[in-house]
Amino acid sequence: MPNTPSFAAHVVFLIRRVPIAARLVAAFGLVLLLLGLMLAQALGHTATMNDAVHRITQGTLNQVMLAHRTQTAAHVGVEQLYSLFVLDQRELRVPVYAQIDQAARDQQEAFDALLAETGLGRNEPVIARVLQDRARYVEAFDETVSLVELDPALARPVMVSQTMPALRSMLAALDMLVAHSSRRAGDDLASLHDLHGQVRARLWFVGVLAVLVALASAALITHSIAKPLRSAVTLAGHISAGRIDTPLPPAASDEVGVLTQAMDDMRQNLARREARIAELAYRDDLTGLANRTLFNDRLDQALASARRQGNALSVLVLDLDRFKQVNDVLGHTLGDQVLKEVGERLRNALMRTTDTVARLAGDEFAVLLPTQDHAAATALGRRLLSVLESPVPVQGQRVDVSASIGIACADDAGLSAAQLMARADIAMHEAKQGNRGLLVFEAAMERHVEHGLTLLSDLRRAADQHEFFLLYQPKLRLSDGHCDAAEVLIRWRHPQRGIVPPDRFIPFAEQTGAIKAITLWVLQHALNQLASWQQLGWQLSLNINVSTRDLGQPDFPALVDNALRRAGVAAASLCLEVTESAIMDDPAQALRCLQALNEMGVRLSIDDFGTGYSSLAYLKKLPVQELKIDRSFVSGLDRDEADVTIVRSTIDLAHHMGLAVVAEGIETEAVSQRLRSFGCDQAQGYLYSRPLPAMEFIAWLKQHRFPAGSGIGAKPDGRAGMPAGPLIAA
Ligand SMILES: Nc1nc2c(ncn2[C@@H]2O[C@@H]3COP(=O)(O)O[C@H]4[C@@H](O)[C@H](n5cnc6c(=O)[nH]c(N)nc65)O[C@@H]4COP(=O)(O)O[C@H]3[C@H]2O)c(=O)[nH]1
Repeated sequence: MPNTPSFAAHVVFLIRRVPIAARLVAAFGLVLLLLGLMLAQALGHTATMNDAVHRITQGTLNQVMLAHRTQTAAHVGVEQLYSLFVLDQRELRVPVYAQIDQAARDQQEAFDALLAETGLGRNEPVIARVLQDRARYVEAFDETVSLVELDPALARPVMVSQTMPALRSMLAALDMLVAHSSRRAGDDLASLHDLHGQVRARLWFVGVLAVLVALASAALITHSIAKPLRSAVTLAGHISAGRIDTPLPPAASDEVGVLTQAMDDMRQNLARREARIAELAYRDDLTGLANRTLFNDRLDQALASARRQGNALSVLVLDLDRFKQVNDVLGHTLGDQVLKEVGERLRNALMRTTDTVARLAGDEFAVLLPTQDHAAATALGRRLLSVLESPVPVQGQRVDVSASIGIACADDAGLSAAQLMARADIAMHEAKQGNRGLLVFEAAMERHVEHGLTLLSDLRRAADQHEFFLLYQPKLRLSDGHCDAAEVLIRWRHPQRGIVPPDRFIPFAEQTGAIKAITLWVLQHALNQLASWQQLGWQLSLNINVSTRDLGQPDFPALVDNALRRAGVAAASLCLEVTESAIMDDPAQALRCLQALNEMGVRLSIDDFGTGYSSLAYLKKLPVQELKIDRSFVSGLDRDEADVTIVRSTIDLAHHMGLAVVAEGIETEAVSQRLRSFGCDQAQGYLYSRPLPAMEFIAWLKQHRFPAGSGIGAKPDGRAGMPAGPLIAA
């Protein structure tokens, strides 16, 4: 059955096309019109009834009075006529004739008025009878009057036999006329009563009609207003509850319709704004890719669906290599263009529309493959690496970009989105550190990181808890064994793990950025220690290790300067050891930093030389004064000719460049001898001393002879501070 709208619904639909104000005016107008009509009818009818009743009663009364006057005049005339019989002298009768004439005129006048009052024609039987009887009476009366003058004896019988019967007949006819008129008045009143009934029925009809119209109007108007109002309230409820995507059915053109339409416009505006906000909230402004929020959202959904359907799911985390340098060299604007181009290439490299590529932050991107395993993810990862192989053209320059990718697959059903991302992140960092390009997560990587995470939180509180302490390893002049310097080496007294060597936490601190705080702590404590030694007359200098992260801080020279000032130590008493790799990580920034430190007067040393990829030719450009040959070359000097060659040529070249050479890790006298024979300037190693706590270091110093003129010959208190004998045979 087709759903045809009912008549009422049709009426309501039509009514709703009319404005509410017009509807109300029309309804009230109609009801008022009906009530007015009713009132006018009632008033008109009352007036008509009044007139009619008044006319009928007045007419009837007049007729009775006029009939009575006619009759009275007739009686008066008859009485005068009788008086003529008793007056025998003519002179006495003359005035009576005048009175008889007067009575006759009165009678005629009243009679004419009576006839006029009845309104009946002369042919009406009752009128004809009255006229006829009166004519007979007038004739008999006149004849009697005439006979009285001629012969009273003849007049009497006429009087008795004609005049008096005619009088009675006329009086009776007049009574009949009055009775007739009374009946007519009764009839008129009866018809008036009928009319009144009809009018009353009409008034009832109009009254009931008015009430019905009022009720119908009220019902229709209420319905036509209440229903759309309810829709408007529902719509407002939807809007306030945030359900703004349901379109409104067509609204009427009345005021509520206009209100509802305005609310629907508001809903649409809100929906548009919400979509825009979602766009802003879920899109990365720079690349137009999904941002971290949207990526996480999709990852949550994909994980839930993967759990339900048991399918595979993979995420790739991609981080550009050395992007910081691109930014530093080209500036942020061009750096942004590179990121845009990278985003575009990644987007184009995706094969499926269900895959999502996002920029998580800076130069970090991620790809979600909601239905693919690690084999597909690895294939995609390789494709991503290959699309980044061709240089990115930026304003006439060609920028080489490369990336490291970590892949994690949700093969473990209980894995959360955060855990999955952390796995991909770990794999990416492993790939980056090992320069591997792309790695799929393995459990072994996580164990390493878990250890690292607890270590990180422990590291953060280590300085506050006074868990760090410093050791000092003497640096000796190889030619005469003189010691006027030491390397500062940190140790961590962990409450559970015991003494943690720096190899176990410094690389991690460098990765996490915690190294900056550690370096500052070392600088402050070591320089304070140095200051107190110098105040005691020990003219020493200290070597302190700094890392890549330290050099990456533009304000690092200022921090060093601040530490020197606070401790009251001359910059020349400080030598900062920087590894090759720390310099090569960001050569431009490292150079800026080293130059600033050099200008301050701080000495600089290249640590672990030989383990990195830098050449002496490159190091020549750096403002360094010292080069430390890594112990891996030094320790083999007594047995490995290759090491001998390397160390010897390094010493020669370094000297050629004006650098002092320090050999570290000397454990045997043979090695010491060889180094001395190669002309190495300084030495450091267990052969002379292990790294020592401050007190023991001073004690060690006191036990060893200082050559004359070193400034340490006499302690400020005047006591001799010389060690028992020379450490190194000259
Ligand atoms: N086998 C052997 N080893 C010897 C010998 N002589 C010295 N060593 C060790 O060699 C390392 C020399 O320090 P490094 O090369 O700068 O290498 C340092 C340095 O890179 C880093 N480090 C230590 N303290 C700090 C610090 O305060 N800040 C920073 N950034 N790094 C530090 O940790 C590394 C390891 O430090 P340590 O464990 O103290 O290890 C020290 C020292 O104890 C020897 O004859 N034989």
